[in-house]
Order: sequence, then C-alpha cells, then structure tokens
Amino acid sequence: MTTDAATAKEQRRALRSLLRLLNNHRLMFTATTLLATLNQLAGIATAGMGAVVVGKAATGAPWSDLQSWVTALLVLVPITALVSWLEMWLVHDMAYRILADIRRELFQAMERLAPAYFVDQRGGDVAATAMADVETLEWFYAHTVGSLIVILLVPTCILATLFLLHPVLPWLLVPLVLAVAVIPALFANRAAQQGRTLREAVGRAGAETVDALQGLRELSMFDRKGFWFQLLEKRSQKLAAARVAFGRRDGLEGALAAAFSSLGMLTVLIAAAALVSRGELEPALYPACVVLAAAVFGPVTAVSRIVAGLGNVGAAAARVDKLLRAQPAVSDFPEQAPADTVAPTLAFKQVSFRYKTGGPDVLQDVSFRVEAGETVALVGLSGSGKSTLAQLALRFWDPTAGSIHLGGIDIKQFPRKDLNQHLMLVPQTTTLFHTSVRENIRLGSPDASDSAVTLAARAAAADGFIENLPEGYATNAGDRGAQLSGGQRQRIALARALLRRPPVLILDESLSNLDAETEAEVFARIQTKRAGQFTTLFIAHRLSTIQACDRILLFEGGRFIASGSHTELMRDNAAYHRLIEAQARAQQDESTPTTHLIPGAVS
Ligand SMILES: Nc1ncnc2c1ncn2[C@@H]1O[C@H](COP(=O)(O)OP(=O)(O)OP(=O)(O)O)[C@@H](O)[C@H]1O
Repeated sequence: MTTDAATAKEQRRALRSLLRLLNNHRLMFTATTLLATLNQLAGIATAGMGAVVVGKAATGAPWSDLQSWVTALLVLVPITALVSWLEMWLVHDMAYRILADIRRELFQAMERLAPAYFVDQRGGDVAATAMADVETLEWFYAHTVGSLIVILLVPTCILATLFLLHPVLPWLLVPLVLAVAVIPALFANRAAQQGRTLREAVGRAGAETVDALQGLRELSMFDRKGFWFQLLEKRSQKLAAARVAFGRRDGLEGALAAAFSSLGMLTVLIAAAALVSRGELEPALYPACVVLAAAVFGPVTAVSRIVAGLGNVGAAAARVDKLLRAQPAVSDFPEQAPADTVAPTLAFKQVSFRYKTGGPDVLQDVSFRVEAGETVALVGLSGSGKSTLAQLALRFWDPTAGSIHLGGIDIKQFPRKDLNQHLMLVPQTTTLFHTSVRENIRLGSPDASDSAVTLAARAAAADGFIENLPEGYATNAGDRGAQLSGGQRQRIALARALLRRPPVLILDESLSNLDAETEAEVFARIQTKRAGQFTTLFIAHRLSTIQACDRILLFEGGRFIASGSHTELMRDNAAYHRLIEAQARAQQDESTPTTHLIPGAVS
C-alpha cells in the first residue's frame, strides 16, 4: 500500500470512529437528515413546477390550467425557505454539540495521558488539535454525514420523475451522475495526503507561535527575534503552500464535476428536444426535463465537493483520534482505595527506570525507606536522578523494575486521585494560572476557606508579600504567574501544596529561587507545620537545607549510595565529602553563587 493510500485508510478509520458520537444525538441527526432531504426535494420541486408553468405558458395553455401550479408554487416557496432555515439551525446545533463532546473527551484523554505523553509533544501542536482540528470536524458533522444519505435519495427521486416524463431520459444521465460521484474517489488518496500535510502545517505553525510567545523575553535578550520571526514566516508560507496545493486539487475536482454536470444537462436538452420534435414528449414538459436534468447534479456535485474536502477533515479526525486513543505511560489505576488509613512512609524497592525502551538506565536498583514524620534530603549531582525518583513516586511513570510503596502498599494499588491525596510534589518549575493568588493557592482544595488559604500562605512564608500586593490575595497572578517574582511563585506553589496537608510531601528544589535567609525561614515554618506528623522529602542543593534535615539520602549516577546525618556522611562517605568540599570552595569564590552545593546546578 502506498503512503497516500495508508494515510487515506487511517483517515477513513478515524472518521468512522468519530461517527459513534452521533449516537448521543440520534434524534437530531434523523431530524436534520429528513429536513435536508425535504429541503432538496422542495427546492427541486419548486424549480420543476416553475418549469412546468413556463412550459405550459409558452405553449399557450389557459390560465385555469396554470392556476393550480401557481398556487402550489406560492405555498411551496415559503415552506422551502422555512425547511432550509430549520435544517441549517438544527444541523449546526447538532454539530457544535458534538464538537463540545469531542473537546470533553480530548480533555479527559489529556488528563489521563499527562504528564508522560506530553513530554514528547509540542504544546502548540496539541492546542491546535483541541481547537483548530476539532473545529474542522464541524464540516464533517454538519455537511457530510447527512448529505451522503441525501445523495442516495434525491437523485433517485429525480431520475424516477424523469422516467415518468420519458423512460429514455434517466438512462442518458446515469453514466454522467456516476462519473461525478466517482471523481472524489479517484483523488481520495492524494486528498488525504494533502489534508495531512495541511493539518500538520497548522499544528506546527501553532507550536512555533506558542514557543515564540513563551520565549519572547529570551529571544529579545539574545537578539534572536528576527531569526524566530523568519521561522514563523517560513511556517506561514508552508501553511499557505499546503492550502494552495489542497485548493488546486479541490478546484480541479470541482471543474471536472461541473463539466460532467453541464454535459449531462446538455445531453438531456438535446435528447428531449429530439423527443419533442418526434412527438414523443409533450412540449410543455420540455423545460421541466431540462430543469430536472440540471437538478439531479445539484446534490451529486455538492456531495462530490464535500468528499473532495474530506482530506482536510479526515486529517483533522486522524489527529483527534490519535490523541483520544493514545495509551498512557501508566495504566490500570484501580477504582477502590486499598486502605482507609495509610501511614506516611515511602519505600523504593530495587527500583530501576529508563524513560525510553533502549535508553539509558536513569535509576538503577534504588532501594531506600523514609519513615513516617521524617524530614529527609535527597542529595546528588545534577542529573543523578532525584527528580525522576519524585516523579516515579507520583506515578507519572512506572519503574522499569522494582516497586514503590506508600504506607507499605504498592502505589499501583492506589486510584490516581487517592495517591494525590497522600503524596504531593512541588516541582522545580510550577504553573500559576491567570486568576487571583487566592484561587491559585486553592487550586487543589476548592472548598478551603479563606482563612485556611491564609494559614497555608503563612506556612509557606508567602503571607507577607501577598498582603503587600496591590489587591492582596485577590491580585491576579498574571499569565503563568508573570506578575510575580520566581521566589514568590515558588512560595505560592508551596502554599498550594501545604493547603492539602499531604501526608508525604516532596519538594523538588521548590525553594531554589529564594535567598538563603528566606529559604531557612520557609524551611522552619514547614517543619513547625509538619514535623513529627507528616513526612517531607527535600530535593535540595543548598547546604543549609540539607544539614537541617533529619537524614540525607545520597545519589550518584542513578544509584542510591548512602544514607545518614550530615556528620555521619562527612565522616564516612567520600562522595558526600567531595560535594561538601565543592560547596566550601564555592563559598570562598565570591564570583560563584555561594549558597549552592553544586555550582551552577540550580535548575
Ligand atoms: N523526560 C525525559 N526523557 C528522557 N530522559 C530524561 C527525561 N527527564 C530526565 N531525563 C534524564 O534523566 C536523568 C536524570 O534526570 P533528573 O531530572 O531526574 O536528575 P536530577 O538529579 O533531578 O537533576 P537536577 O539536580 O539537575 O534537577 C538525566 O540524565 C536526564 O537527562
């Protein structure tokens, strides 16, 4: 099978799969299909009856002969308009309801797939699928599915009417009708490939635009705005070229359909004229024959145009379907919580992990246990696997080997929402939303009272600066927290986590943007709120934080190599000793950040 044919097959499968969404709107779909058929038939009947009136008037029929036709026409015209309006209304109502259903399914899929699946995806491209690709499907639901049913009904009715006028006439038309119907099939594979190129170009342009917007500051600083705008320009041109190529083929199909339609009408025009001159057809019916011959091509051409556009719609459907059917990195979250109460202990048992099959082992045979109420520091060189450990504990990924236990229970036995109740991660970089600081803190605890929010902010040492913001807790954090400093964003993220009172809390360099004094204050407040009761893991580079923890777990090259207090490790462990010496050297060097264990390792 050629690539084009495989693409077309994949798109047909995606479109078939999206047909299932009509099931929830069966009544509406039946009504719109009936209305579409009625609309077509009423339009053709109006044209046909008009032609009869013309024919009769031209052949000198008396007014009494015309009166009933004219009356019927006067009734039919407003009914046709009404049916047409109803059809347009209902068909779009149905289509946009289905688009809302698809977006709902897509957002559910994104939730299921996050975060592992999206590590390899471009945000703007995924956004283009959720917005532009879904919008493209409107054409499929509003103008394709019902119309394909109408194509079978309406031309059959017209050909039957022509048969009644003279049995030869429909047979002259059938081959040409079939030719018009077959044109899109001849171009289907090409159309599918062009549609795919077009949708990919839309996605890529979206991804590049989002990248540029998010990185405008960096592009400005490094004087690369021109380069990036050139790239955007190139993407735009590629998108335009994809649209032109699609339009050129689409236009050719349209021209061929128009040529066959005209040929069909011309054939009937000549043949009916010959029949009239031989006395086999009433002269008064001659205009009606020509009008019906033209009308038979109306729906066929319309559907041929619709099918010609299906390459674009099919490609959009394939992108939507791919996201809907993607498999999450972690599956089988059970429905039932394994226990009512869970002790806040965390244990890694012989855990190994690699991000990709065939990739390097990021963690190798890691085993350790953190007891309830302990405050532990995870320490190691940059890239030694500390963040990976934290993400495995949250089940963003599953270990390649070994297991992770919360309160003695394998975390695979927890439903996702339950696991998130017990275990919370404040990542290195956090996202604040374009809403008030209060709502940002309340993100994971929507029912929390204002005073609970204030207490959480206090525990994160965020209360002081929040109260000084122009509108206090009601101040908008800006787009992704743009109106706050890095340290302020980190403390809001910490308050957000503390508000949920997670039994096990992992802070992944979540205080790295704070100065040493503020970090020490935040650390002390966290300890006051949690020590002895809850378990806290600090992934940290700053010596003061590391020393203040009950225990230090040392990692090197993806392996857990030692555990103990600062004094014990300084005494017994050469690797730890080296790390601390590096820190001491850094402190002596004024040009080097003095508060970090690994120079330049703040990520
Ligand atoms: N999504 C990913 N896909 C493939 N490799 C990854 C991915 N994320 C991290 N890695 C790799 O895994 C290794 C461990 O990374 P990790 O972020 O866990 O280290 P870390 O100890 O937290 O480092 P740092 O202190 O700099 O934050 C690194 O070599 C990194 O390149």
